[in-house]
Order: sequence, then structure tokens, then C-alpha cells
Amino acid sequence: MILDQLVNATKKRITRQQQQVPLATLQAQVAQLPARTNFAFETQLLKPGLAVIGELKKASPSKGLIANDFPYQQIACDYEQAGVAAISVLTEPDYFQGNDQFLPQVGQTVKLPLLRKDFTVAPYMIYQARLLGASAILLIVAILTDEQLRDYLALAEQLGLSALVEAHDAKEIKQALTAGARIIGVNNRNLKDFSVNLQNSIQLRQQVPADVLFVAESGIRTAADIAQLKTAGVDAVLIGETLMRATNKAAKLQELGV
Ligand SMILES: O=P(O)(O)OC[C@@H](O)[C@@H](O)c1c[nH]c2ccccc12
Repeated sequence: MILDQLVNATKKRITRQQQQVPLATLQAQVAQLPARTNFAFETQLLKPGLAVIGELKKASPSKGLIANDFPYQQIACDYEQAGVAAISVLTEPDYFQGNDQFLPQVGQTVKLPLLRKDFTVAPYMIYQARLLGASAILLIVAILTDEQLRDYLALAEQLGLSALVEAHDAKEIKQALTAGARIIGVNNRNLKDFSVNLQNSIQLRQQVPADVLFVAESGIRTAADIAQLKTAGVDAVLIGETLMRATNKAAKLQELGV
């Protein structure tokens, strides 16, 4: 199963990194940073209207290479000018051709809050996210225990990071809510078999109370998709491939009607 492979690869990578730079070093570095309390990612999604999170993703396990040419700083600028609320940056190297350094480099280029899109499996990665300049991290319910989910949410909060908690079904939404998630993303792509169904986020919308932000993720391609998601009352959409493949990001967003 792909999700297991992603988790295993990430655990290996982080173990290796932790041997080179121990957790205590990252903690000391974070302690030197000014406290951050504005939770910019969440603030952006709270604004009225449908918020768009544009994703920087060169490749993916389901689609292979998406962008041969990947001028990520330029794309980030284009996203910002096109009016997205935040940018999701894939940092996972083995399957998504991401890189941790995309975060600080994109952070230098745009003012928008950045989501570190990776498979968070250790507190180490949350300290990394803060040091790399992210405003938010991704926590995937399916790969964490309830205890980890709660602890990682608390750590993120303590470091001034928002957390997008990703669920795929009603049970996982309940786990996310119980853990105290304030932003829940419902993935339309099943990370176990890659199948995509836009109805997943639409059908699950009502499982999330109005005071928790709801993000519809994956497989969003057309104005009709956006119209349905708006009717369902989602707060935000996370769009990767459709925007990555569009030469003119602003025109694509206009076409989608967001
Ligand atoms: O490219 P798409 O179909 O628009 O999907 C974007 C985003 O939802 C997807 O990249 C994603 C959703 N959850 C993830 C978890 C890890 C990596 C990637 C993802």
C-alpha cells in the first residue's frame, strides 16, 4: 500500500536526519526564534468566501511527473498574484520530488502563509517546519495514533503553527475533532488506492461543525466542481495538479470561478 511506503520512507529519512542533527539542536534553534502567535494560515482561511490553497507539486505517486519545468518561486509568485489564500509546498523528496528548502525559498518570495505538505510522523518534523518558515503542517489521521494526533496538535500550537488535519471518512473526522483539530481537510483521493471522488468531501461536509474550518482536498478540476463544493459549504479548497498544469494561474482560477 502506497501510504505505508510513504510513511516508511519518511521515517527512514527523519531517522537519518536526526542522527546528523539531533532534536535538541532543532529545539534550541526554535527557542531562538521570536514567538509566533498570529496563526496566519488559519486567519487566511477564516476570511469570508471560498479560500484557495494552491499547491506546489512537481510529481506525485499517482500521476508521476506533473511539471517537468518547476520554477517553484515563480509559480509561488503567480499564485500570490492570482489571489490564493495560502500555498501548500510538497517537501517529500522520494515520491513527490519535494525538498525542504523549497519552503524558505518560497517564503522569501511571497508573503502568503505556507503549509508544509509532508507525512508528519515525528515531532522532529514539526520543529523542522517551524525552522523552515512554514505557517502550517499536515497531520494525516490515517498514519497517526490518537495520542500522536493530540500531541502533535499541541506541539504545533505551542510553536505557533496551524495544523491541517487530513481525514478520509467519518470515523477519521471524529478522531480529528476529538483530538481538537481546528482545520480539517477531507481528501477526495483515497491514499490507499489513489481513487478520486469529489463527492467524498461533499458528503462528509456536515460531519464537521461550523466552527471548525473545512478544506476539500484533491481532484478539483472544473468550475462545476467548485460550484458543488461552494453549495456544500466548504471553507477552502486545496488544488494541486489543475493549477500546476495551467500556464496562466490567474486565468485558471477565474475559469474555475473562485
Ligand atoms: O493535485 P490535486 O489532485 O489537486 O491534490 C492536491 C492535494 O490535495 C494532494 O496533493 C494531497 C492531499 N493530501 C495529501 C497528502 C500528502 C501528499 C499530497 C496530498
